[in-house]
Amino acid sequence: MEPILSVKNLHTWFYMEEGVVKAVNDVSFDLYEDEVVGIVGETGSGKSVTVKSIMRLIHKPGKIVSGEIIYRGRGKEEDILKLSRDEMSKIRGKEISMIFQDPLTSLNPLYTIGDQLTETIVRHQDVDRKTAWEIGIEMLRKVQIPEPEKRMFAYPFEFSGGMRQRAIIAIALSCNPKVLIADEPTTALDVTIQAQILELMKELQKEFRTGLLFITHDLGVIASMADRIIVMYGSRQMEIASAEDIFYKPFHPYTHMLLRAIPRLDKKQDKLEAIPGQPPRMIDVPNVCPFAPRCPRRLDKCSKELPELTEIEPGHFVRCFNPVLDKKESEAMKNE
Ligand SMILES: Nc1ncnc2c1ncn2[C@@H]1O[C@H](COP(=O)(O)OP(=O)(O)OP(=O)(O)O)[C@@H](O)[C@H]1O
Repeated sequence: MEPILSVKNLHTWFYMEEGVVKAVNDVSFDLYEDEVVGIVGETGSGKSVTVKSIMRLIHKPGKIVSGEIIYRGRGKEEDILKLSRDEMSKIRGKEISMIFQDPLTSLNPLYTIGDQLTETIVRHQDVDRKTAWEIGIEMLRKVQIPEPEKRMFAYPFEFSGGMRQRAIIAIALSCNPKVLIADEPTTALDVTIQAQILELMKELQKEFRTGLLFITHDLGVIASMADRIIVMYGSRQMEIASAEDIFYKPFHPYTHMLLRAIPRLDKKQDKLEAIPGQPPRMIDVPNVCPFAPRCPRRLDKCSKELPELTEIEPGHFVRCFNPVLDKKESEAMKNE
């Protein structure tokens, strides 16, 4: 089976007065129908710019410098980057939907939830407003909003944060998109609500058989959701593997560090381990390993050359000159 979405050698840069911010460099990955892919990394690693590029939401001074984004959901291969604005607006929200971190910015405060749901449905589906309203009620029911018939008349401010995020999910899924992109969808919510929303997203993703691209800075959040995980650092992909391999057989020293930053129940921790050092400034970055300045396993050449993303085991890629391949060493690093 072919992937529903293939990102190939994507480069997205911002042309600032101070220099060029190379936010995304040479990013490539596939997303299959019904698959959940997590993109994980610290702030500034290029996660949001990657998915905004897929949605063609990069504006000046930003530019998609090169690459291809192949979408196969409409019975043919289309390069999203080559589509006209008109064609793109048929894909955005219908074929590929996106949920942002802050539900307030994605909802219009002046319109009821019902109006916003029906607006999306009418825009993309061949139905009248009455039918769209009925579909809207069904969608609110699916995201487990109680008394959906009544809630259609509510304004966003009348909903709690968790309810707003449920409404956003309802809007995003109302046209049955083949790809759903979620950028830190639960970060603004408290922990219990976060867990409920994640559970809901997981159920709906299975029911709708949507390919889900899920962005987070917290590996723990996608532990139970992702089939595959992409670890990003300093605009580049550092490791790509099945979620199982990322958690149990991580090769990249940076992935090890991210894992140590997840709270653990089996280990007494006074405080969570912070990753030492600062994320790199992305202006005029040289072509060397971006993680080298913070890496405990750094070799001389790491600050001189950029390692290739290499497939070390089938489906398990790593960009590192000194990966943690030895099992004992790996265990020791985990328990440090
Ligand atoms: N509109 C913009 N103008 C200039 N630089 C930008 C712009 N948007 C993003 N960048 C830069 O691109 C780089 C990658 O940003 P991006 O938002 O993709 O990071 P991220 O991994 O999603 O982090 P976060 O979790 O904070 O959203 C950063 O260095 C950021 O400063």
